[in-house]
Amino acid sequence: MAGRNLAGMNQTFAPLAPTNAVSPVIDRVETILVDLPTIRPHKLSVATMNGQTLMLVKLHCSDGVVGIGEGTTIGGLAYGGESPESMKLAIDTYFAAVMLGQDATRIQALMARIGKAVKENRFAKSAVETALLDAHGKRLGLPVSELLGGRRRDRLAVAWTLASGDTATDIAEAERMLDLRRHRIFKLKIGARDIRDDIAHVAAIKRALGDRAAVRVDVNMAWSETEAAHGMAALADAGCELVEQPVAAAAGLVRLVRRFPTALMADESLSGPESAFELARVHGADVFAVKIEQCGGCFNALRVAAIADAAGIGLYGGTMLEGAVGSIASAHAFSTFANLQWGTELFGPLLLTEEILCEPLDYSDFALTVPSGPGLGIQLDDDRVAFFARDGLRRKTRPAGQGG
Ligand SMILES: O=C(O)C[C@H]1C=CC(=O)O1
Ligand SMILES: [Mn+2]
Repeated sequence: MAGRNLAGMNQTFAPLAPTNAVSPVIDRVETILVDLPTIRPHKLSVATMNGQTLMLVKLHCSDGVVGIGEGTTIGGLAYGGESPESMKLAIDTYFAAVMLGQDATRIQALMARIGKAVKENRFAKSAVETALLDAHGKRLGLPVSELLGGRRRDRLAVAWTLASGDTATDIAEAERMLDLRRHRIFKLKIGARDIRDDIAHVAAIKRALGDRAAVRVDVNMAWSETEAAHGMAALADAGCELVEQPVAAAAGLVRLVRRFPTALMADESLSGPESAFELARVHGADVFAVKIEQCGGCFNALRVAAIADAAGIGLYGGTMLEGAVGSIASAHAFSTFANLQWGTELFGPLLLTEEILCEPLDYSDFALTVPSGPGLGIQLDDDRVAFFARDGLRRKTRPAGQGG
């Protein structure tokens, strides 16, 4: 070994070669918008979705490894400040400029470098960080969960969202999911209609499903605090076990929490470790819905989970209705959580009509299997991605007169 003094005295060591002299670097950053239809209209208080756009990132590294990541939003700009198009623009223009030529193995250092050049843009950061993790996992032969500290579970309970907008349709859909043994936790999207209609809708679904399934609701901030106080009492009577983000303001959550025998979950109020810390400090929630995109990536999601654990707040693995790439990145992160008391809702790929993986994900026995191969452990079907890409073959082969 260079410079080693075998007598053990006056030891001097040659300086280590700088890592970037030997480490693979980022050669190319590629982004693709992929438009996929949903299996039915998905109705939230903020938007009705008939399709989902996946913003896929491919990081091409100098060692030949390609990492993939994904960003999605809900209803374009209806849910937050980023859209798939804005993510693509930010990555192509601003992220790429500070990533090209950088050491692809120093993920946290590179994310910090990006953080200096790019403020906000948490969803885009999550997509890029996912791609770095996927690449490095492939390089090392390790699943992303192991790069995040090590998985504690291989299977994650997965809730399904009933959001057709019609009670009978939702009940039939829930029955089908129970028969398939795919889901037995149902989240109902409410808040778009009159509160009495919403309560009747939830009560009818819980009555139909009884003890065979858990029923929860997501109001997506649509209620005033007075409506929420009335609504949460009525929902508790109806057998609903959890209410997600009934009002927008964190101060409102603080005044509502623990007043009713139904758990209160924060979603939109959480945008990473700082907001999680503040919400924990003011006792604003019983449960945190952790989403890797809202947090700005998997590492921040882990930090949010640690804050929840320290504060005695329960954890739930949330979704931004990602496709397979984002859902599996989330699954790797959630598999490492010390606590995951409320399961997950990583059903996004099942809401889409099209498969874009070579091997479909394993949803069975009410759970999703966290892949065990290197990186994310999934492989994109590049031909199908190219076909469904915004400027791809599907558009080019569509007969004249069929827009959209
Ligand atoms: O939680 C949200 O607000 C977003 C998302 C999760 C499930 C679903 O249907 O929408
Ligand atoms: Mn929500």
